[in-house]
Amino acid sequence: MSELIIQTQGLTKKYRGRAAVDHLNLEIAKGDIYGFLGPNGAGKTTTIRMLLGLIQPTAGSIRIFGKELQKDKLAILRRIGSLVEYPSYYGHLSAFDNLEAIRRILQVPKSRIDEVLEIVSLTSEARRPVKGFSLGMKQRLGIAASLLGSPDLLILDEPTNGLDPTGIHEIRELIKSMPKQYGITVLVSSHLLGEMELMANTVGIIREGQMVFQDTIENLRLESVSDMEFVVSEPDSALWIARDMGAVGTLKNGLLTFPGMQDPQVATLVKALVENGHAIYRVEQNKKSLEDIFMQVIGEGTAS
Ligand SMILES: Nc1ncnc2c1ncn2[C@@H]1O[C@H](COP(=O)(O)OP(=O)(O)OP(=O)(O)O)[C@@H](O)[C@H]1O
Repeated sequence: MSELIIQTQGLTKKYRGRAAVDHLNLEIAKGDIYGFLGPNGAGKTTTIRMLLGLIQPTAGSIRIFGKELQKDKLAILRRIGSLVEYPSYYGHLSAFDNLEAIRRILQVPKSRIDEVLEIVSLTSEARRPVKGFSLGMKQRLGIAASLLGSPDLLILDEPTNGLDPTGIHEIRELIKSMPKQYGITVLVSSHLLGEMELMANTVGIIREGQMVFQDTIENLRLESVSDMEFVVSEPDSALWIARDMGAVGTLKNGLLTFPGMQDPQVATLVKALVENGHAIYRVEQNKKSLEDIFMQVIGEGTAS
C-alpha cells in the first residue's frame, strides 16, 4: 500500500454526549484526491477541524505525514494548506495585496504570490479590489492563499458550495491539477457525489459521524445492487413462481422488479416461466447511477 498522508484511528468528537464524529478511521494515500462525502450534518466539518488542530478530539488518534498531530502540530500544520468555509478578505484591497498580507505572516518569498495567482488563473485580475470578485473568484483566491506556503496537503471544505456550474468547473480543474502538477495530496469535502465523481479517485462516505464506505470510486460502483426487470404476459402469477424459487420481487405498472437478482437466478426464473407457458417480452438490468449508489450507501432511498 502506498504511503498514507492522513490516518485516523477511532477518531471521535462528542458534543454534549452526542457523537458528531464516531470512531472514524480515515486513510488518505499520498497523491490522492480524496472525496470526503456525506449529507449535511454528517460530521465532515468537525472531522476537518480536528485534522487542522482547530478542535480537540474526544478520543482517537490523528497521524499526518506519518506523525502524531498532537506531538508535532506546528511542523505538520506548516505543510498543510486549507480552505474551510468561506474565506474572509479585505474587500477594498486587491487580490495581490490580500495575498501579501498572508505572505508576510507565513514569511515566504514575494515571488510566491505571482506563482499562486498563476496556478489559480487570477493573474490578470490580481490588481482589482476583491469586493468586485465573483464567489468563484473568491474561492480561487482562497485556494491561492492556501497554496502560498507550498503545502504537501490541501484540505478543502466544500469549496464548490454556492458556485455556479462555471465556478464549479474551474475549481474542479484546479483541484485535479494538484497531485499531477504540484505533488499535492487533496482532501476535499462535499455533500454531492456527482461533483466528486469527476475529480476524486478515492471516496470516504460518512453518515451520522460514521464511515460507511471508504474505497475507490470504481469499487463504489461495484457496491451497487442492480435491479432486474421483467416484462411478461402474466406478471401476477410470475411473481408467485419467482417467490417459490426464493426471489422476492415487486409488481408495478406491469413491470416485475427483482432487486439484486444475479444471472443464474435470471436463467432459472426464465426457464420456470417458459415451462409455465408465460411469454417473456423483456428482461433488463436497471443499472444504478453513482448518485443512486451514494443514496443507497447513506441509506436515504433511491435518488430520483
Ligand atoms: N460546536 C458544536 N456544538 C454542538 N454540536 C455541534 C458543534 N459542531 C457541530 N455540531 C454537530 O455535529 C454534527 C456534525 O456537524 P458538521 O458540521 O461536522 O457536519 P457536516 O458534515 O460538515 O455538515 P455540513 O455540510 O452541513 O457542514 C451536527 O449534528 C452538528 O449539529
